[in-house]
Amino acid sequence: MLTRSSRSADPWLVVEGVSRSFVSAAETVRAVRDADLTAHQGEFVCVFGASGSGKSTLINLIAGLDTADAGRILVGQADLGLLGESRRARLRLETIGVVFQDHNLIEEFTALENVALPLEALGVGRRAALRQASAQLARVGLGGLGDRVPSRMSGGQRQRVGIARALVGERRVLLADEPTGALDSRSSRELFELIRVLCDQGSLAVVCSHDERCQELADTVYEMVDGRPIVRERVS
Ligand SMILES: Nc1ncnc2c1ncn2[C@@H]1O[C@H](COP(=O)(O)OP(=O)(O)OP(=O)(O)O)[C@@H](O)[C@H]1O
Repeated sequence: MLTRSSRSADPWLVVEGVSRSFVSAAETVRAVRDADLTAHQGEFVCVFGASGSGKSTLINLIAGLDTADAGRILVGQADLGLLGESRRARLRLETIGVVFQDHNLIEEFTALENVALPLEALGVGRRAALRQASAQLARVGLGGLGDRVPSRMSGGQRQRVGIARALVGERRVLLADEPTGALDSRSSRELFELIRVLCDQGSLAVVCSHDERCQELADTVYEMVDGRPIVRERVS
């Protein structure tokens, strides 16, 4: 387990001078402008900011779901700007997991099958994938619920399945865009506490949220202001 003081010196995530504009006939929206952000293994980063300030765009860029117009994004050894779409998709299976407000689980699959999916997509055999998925579900506190389909779980439990699916395998980076937007305050608090524990165990999380609990538990808090993340708080 990593302690906050024993983190490696080299950042695992580097966002450097990144910009992304959306151009239409009517207007150009500079959603992210000259953004800098770094985070280390084991770090919990919370990003808050006004609606439209660019939080989701930034998360999509770090996830490789969108590409920057300028600047660099490094995740581990990978420079996202140098990767094509299929290699970025592979990076999401191997290194980066993403969770959105809507859990995006497959309703016909059990929790266990949902969590095993990324491993099977990587070519891991079904039995081994289910075994790893089971361990991951236990890690997020859902050890006994692997056989349930999402419709028979609470909102908080579904988001935990989403987090288990995002981190299964060797993935170290968790990106979450308003993961508690559909949850009550108690489930929200428990979800942020889970993310804190996962970071203490070595994951790196970047979480966009307005929830104060996210800011309280994070190591570093950024406010997104007109497309730029500004550091508001950092635990040394
Ligand atoms: N695909 C797109 N095409 C055009 N404009 C976009 C697109 N995606 C985002 N934008 C614009 O970019 C700006 C930033 O949007 P973004 O969704 O990143 O903000 P946000 O901080 O996540 O907002 P919210 O908290 O409301 O989700 C907004 O003005 C938005 O309208």
